[in-house]
Amino acid sequence: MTTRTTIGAPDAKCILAQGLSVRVRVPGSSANLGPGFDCLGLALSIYDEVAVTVTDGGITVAVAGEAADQVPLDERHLVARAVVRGFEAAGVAVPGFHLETRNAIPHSRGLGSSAAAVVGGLAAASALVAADGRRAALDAETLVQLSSEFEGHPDNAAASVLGSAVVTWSHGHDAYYARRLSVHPSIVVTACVPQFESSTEATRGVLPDSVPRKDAVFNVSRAALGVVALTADPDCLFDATQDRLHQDYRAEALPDTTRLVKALRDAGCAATVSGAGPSVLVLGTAPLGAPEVALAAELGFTAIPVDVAGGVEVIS
Ligand SMILES: Nc1ncnc2c1ncn2[C@@H]1O[C@H](COP(=O)(O)OP(=O)(O)OP(=O)(O)O)[C@@H](O)[C@H]1O
Ligand SMILES: N[C@@H](CCO)C(=O)O
Repeated sequence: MTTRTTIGAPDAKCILAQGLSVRVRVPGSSANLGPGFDCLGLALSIYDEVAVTVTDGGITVAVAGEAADQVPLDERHLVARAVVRGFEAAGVAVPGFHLETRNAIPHSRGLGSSAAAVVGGLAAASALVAADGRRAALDAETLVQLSSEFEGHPDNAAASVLGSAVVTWSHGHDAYYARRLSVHPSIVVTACVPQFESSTEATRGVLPDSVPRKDAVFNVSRAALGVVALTADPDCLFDATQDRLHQDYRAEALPDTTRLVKALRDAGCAATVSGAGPSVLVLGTAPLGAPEVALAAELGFTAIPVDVAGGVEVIS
């Protein structure tokens, strides 16, 4: 007798039915916002879509859009791994599933593509559980926790889950928390995106284990001010986006990004490295001016106006 294997929670009593299908939309994000290394994030209106259908066996994957030819089309695919983790966490299993992703978030540009991929997979698994109705879907706290475990830091992941701006923190190395902020309606966001890539793992590797106390104090003040600037007083955005904790250490690995941040800040714009780079995020109360857009273009960056996005959502 052959034993049929399932995918998801071991020995699950709840097996989702073949044909059950969902589609979710998940935003990219910018982390750090200058001083808030690993603890501030902002969801951006650049979206990936993830569709999952329960099948009679195996994991199949189809990808369209960004980096479609650079990701594995099997169970190693990051979104597929997150779907499986979501089933495990919800205590369900499936005979198999087909995953389709439509990607608009560029990979390895500091716009939270990996976090969005993981949040999309977890949220799709959760939506299938909700559609089945026999087990509880994953709540937002659980989505933040599980997606941050994949990432190793919660700032991008929480922004993709909750939307808007987020403050995140952790206890030890493996318990992650987040709260959503209401972003001041006058804030305008521009992402300056280059063609070249940079790996987050690589640019985390260049950071020192300790920093001078005066730099720590500097960053604590700026990150706290960041919450004020984002929610209540956007006039403080320029000071609130200063950083001494990570950007200077990453400058050598990100020369053009560093040049653009400096040039924009010299022009009075609240520019920061987006996440671990190489994109640049600009926060303000007016769209980026033509001279600054031209400045970005000269260095090989495309300035894209973006909105502050809501969190991951089920669209069908
Ligand atoms: N939609 C996706 N599908 C499959 N794999 C993905 C997807 N998005 C990202 N990845 C994986 O994550 C890697 C990029 O992750 P990385 O953390 O270096 O950059 P990022 O998430 O785009 O930027 P940052 O974390 O600085 O905002 C890709 O090379 C790919 O392996
Ligand atoms: N806080 C993370 C974000 C990566 O997107 C870092 O700067 O490494």
